[in-house]
Amino acid sequence: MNGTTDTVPADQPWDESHLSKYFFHTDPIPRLSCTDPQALQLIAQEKPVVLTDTKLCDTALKWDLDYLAANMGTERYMVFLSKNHKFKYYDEAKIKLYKTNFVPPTRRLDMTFSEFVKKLRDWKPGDERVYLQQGLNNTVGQGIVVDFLQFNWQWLNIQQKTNNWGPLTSNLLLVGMEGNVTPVHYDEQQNFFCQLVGYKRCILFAPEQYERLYPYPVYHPHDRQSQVDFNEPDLESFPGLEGLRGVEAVVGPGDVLYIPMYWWHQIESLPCLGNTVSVNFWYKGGPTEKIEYPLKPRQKLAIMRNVEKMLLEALKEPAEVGSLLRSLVLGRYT
Ligand SMILES: O=C(O)C(=O)C[C@H](CCCc1ccccc1)C(=O)O
Ligand SMILES: [Zn+2]
Repeated sequence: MNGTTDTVPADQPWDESHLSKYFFHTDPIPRLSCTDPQALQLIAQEKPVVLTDTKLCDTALKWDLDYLAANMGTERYMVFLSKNHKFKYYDEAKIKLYKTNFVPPTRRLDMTFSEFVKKLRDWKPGDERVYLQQGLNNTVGQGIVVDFLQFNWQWLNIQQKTNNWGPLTSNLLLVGMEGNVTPVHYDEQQNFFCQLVGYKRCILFAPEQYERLYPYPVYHPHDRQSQVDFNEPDLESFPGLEGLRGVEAVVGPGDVLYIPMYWWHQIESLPCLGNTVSVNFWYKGGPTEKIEYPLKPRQKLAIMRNVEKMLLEALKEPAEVGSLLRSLVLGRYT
């Protein structure tokens, strides 16, 4: 019983067979019109919502592979390759800091969009999967710029202002193969996630589920990612998984999912429904309004991150951070 299968809208090309069965329960993420006051209230409360009629990126609904190949220019773009369906993000900068040997789960190859399309179209079982993940910048072609400038910036700016968000930091263009999975992680930014081509299953968990998703240490290359493999949950190592509960939705062309800052999310390009194209809008969280108690879960998460960073800075030795924290709490803070 999943949050998505109960409400499979009849007019969708997907059904339950496109959704992997996981060990946790989910409830549906509300799908509302952006003119519905309840939708705006959910954004204000930092809760996920699928907005169905923002017209945010309507000029990009035509961004299929041929259009992108014709308009993305001749620059090289960031493409990740994986031997399996998972594309677990890692921070390259943290690899050298991280003493023990880190084996990146994917490799990064920069290539032109046309080379990427060729790899995608020539793909056969056994080949590495590919996922283009590139920040939109001034290297893209004129056609993309024209489409981009015609996004519904007025609506975006209203949301940014009303919710006291900080500046827009980036737009990530995502072009993936059917079946690609971005494993569960959180980002430290507010996110309007726009689905342009194909269908993506988005499974989200609230920040308070932190104790159930066991993030890597902050200094680890997989900082902000969960240590848990949803395909093989290790309940011995991660007993908190027992009570894990999420929300989910499948987004299609024209849908915009609000992924609140610090909310965990796993994004899956539905199998057998073709490649997917998405673009996200990442915003800084904005100035911390006056502190109110009790603190919000995301504020506690930010505090925990700062404690880890400070201890690493003080101890210099990652291995000592854990033992110092254990000495601090064992038998004292029960
Ligand atoms: O928009 C988001 O936040 C997503 O997670 C979308 C996700 C790809 C994100 C890749 C990534 C993860 C962490 C840091 C930098 C890049 C997808 O759609 O597959
Ligand atoms: Zn993310």
